[in-house]
Amino acid sequence: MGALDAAFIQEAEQRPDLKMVEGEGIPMIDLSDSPARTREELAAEIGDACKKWGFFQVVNHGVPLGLRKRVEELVKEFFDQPPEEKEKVKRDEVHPMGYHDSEHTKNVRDWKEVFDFFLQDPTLIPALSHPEDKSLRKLTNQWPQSPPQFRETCEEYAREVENLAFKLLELISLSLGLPADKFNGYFKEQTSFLRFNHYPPCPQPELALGVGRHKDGGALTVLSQDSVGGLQIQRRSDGEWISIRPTPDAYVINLGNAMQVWTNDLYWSAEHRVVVNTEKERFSVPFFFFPGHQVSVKPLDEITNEENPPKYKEFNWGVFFAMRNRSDYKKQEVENIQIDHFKVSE
Ligand SMILES: O=C(O)CCC(=O)C(=O)O
Ligand SMILES: [Fe+2]
Repeated sequence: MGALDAAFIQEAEQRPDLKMVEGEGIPMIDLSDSPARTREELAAEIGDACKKWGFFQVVNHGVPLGLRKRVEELVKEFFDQPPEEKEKVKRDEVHPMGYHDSEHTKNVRDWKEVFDFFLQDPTLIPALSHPEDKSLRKLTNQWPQSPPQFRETCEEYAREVENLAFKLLELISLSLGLPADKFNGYFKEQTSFLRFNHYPPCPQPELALGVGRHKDGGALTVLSQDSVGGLQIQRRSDGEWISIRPTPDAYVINLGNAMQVWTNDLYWSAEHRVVVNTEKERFSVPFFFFPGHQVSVKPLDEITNEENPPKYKEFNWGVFFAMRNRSDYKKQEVENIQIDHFKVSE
């Protein structure tokens, strides 16, 4: 990536405030088993964070640190390769997973390059080749030959992060007063994927963003970030942008659109963005925990009632996923699909 091309320039009101001060931090939650605290008490702590912020960090999460470090090294090695090497696994209309450097969020180009892979290979999603099309597409991963051990290490890491995601899902379910496994069935044919983000130094960070403001789509995201910093979230209480300070070995957890809909807005999917800088490259590794294509997403019957009627209409996860992903490819004239499109009018 060279000097700042016009495609990267954000509208004036979206540009980041690079001198932003650190606000009150998001909660830090210790997941270790402790005799001083019941599972329900831990769940309640998580529930409070989900309501107030939709974001928190976790420590003592069970993901082996050595494995995480090996992945970080391999990711750097992968992106350090010449473009020709990375482009051997470039994503296209047939293979939406793999390497790409031209993602758009809200139609402005992000200052980053990425590598994606599905947790389940193949993963099924609606084909949507025409409006009545009910057929499914089988999507497969693409793996580079180099660096060596890339695929094996990434797959091993993905399984560990998936375990953490299920642990959190169960705690969230308990926090809602529901059985721990209430949500588990939705992930039988999950469309989850892991992403490696590389944000190179940017000549004009005041004009661009590493990732433009957005909400993640699924149930929750488990994010590993390095020590550079740049992730900012919008505070639910007043809409202020807050920087998330990197904490060594912790994971940043945030809720996605599906969880906000299931809980009928009780829990929050916060908007967030990534600010870049002129000096340091940054790496991050989000795991997007997404339901199966067949899952129908709507406010849970256990949560809604006459006083709290459903705020969203039911929608099919696979169609939502396929439509959002399709619009990543090129600058589109229409706005990307959002959960707000399913809001029940008041
Ligand atoms: O790099 C980060 O810290 C966050 C990236 C992100 O929000 C995303 O990939 O959805
Ligand atoms: Fe995100």
